[in-house]
Amino acid sequence: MELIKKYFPDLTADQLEKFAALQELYKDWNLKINVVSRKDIDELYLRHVLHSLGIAKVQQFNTGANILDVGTGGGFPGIPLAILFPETHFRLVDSIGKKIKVVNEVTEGLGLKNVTSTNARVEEINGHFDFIVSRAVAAMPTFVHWVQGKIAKQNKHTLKNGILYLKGGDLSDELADYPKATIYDLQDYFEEDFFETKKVVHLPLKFKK
Ligand SMILES: C[S@@+](CC[C@H](N)C(=O)[O-])C[C@H]1O[C@@H](n2cnc3c(N)ncnc32)[C@H](O)[C@@H]1O
Repeated sequence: MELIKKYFPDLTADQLEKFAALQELYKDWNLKINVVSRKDIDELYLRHVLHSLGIAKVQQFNTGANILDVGTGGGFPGIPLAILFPETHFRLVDSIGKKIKVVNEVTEGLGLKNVTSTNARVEEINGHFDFIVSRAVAAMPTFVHWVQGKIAKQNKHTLKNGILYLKGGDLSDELADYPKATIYDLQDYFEEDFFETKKVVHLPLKFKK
């Protein structure tokens, strides 16, 4: 929790309360439905919460923006981002029903009003979103194929609509077909060297109907 305060010093009392509540909620739910690996649950703030918030160091989400979190699992990166941006709407999608159950329980436990969830494959989701966020779901070409028709036209809420994907490893092959991709390194924002998945890939996509 101290890590969150260190890198996000302007949180309100309500946001601090919600971030603090995550520990117990995930500890309890993870015993029933495994959404975070056992070794990671003790490092929830480092490996999951702060990691998810790395996206916010690259891109701020404005009031009224609409974000889709694809393959959210137990709610990452969507839930930490939803606490940080309470005026932005987040739709969290996963193809596994019991993971969405955890998302719903945590969201309800926190009293988060800006999150909805859907148990479906992302290919079945209709609608357009200002940004699509994700972590550890699929290789970029597959991912782009799934979501490219779901990016909203640029509007007053957003200037750089597209995908924001937390990724690790050597990305050169995966991103060879995407010359407009920008790769941000989380180590430029956080001094701890703790992430296996160190990069945020921003891929601007044109509105497609
Ligand atoms: C490795 S987990 C990552 C979960 C979460 N994003 C995280 O970083 O903790 C990948 C998740 O993507 C989901 N998934 C894979 N393909 C999907 C698809 N086409 N549509 C929706 N969810 C999908 C899986 O069910 C799984 O929960």
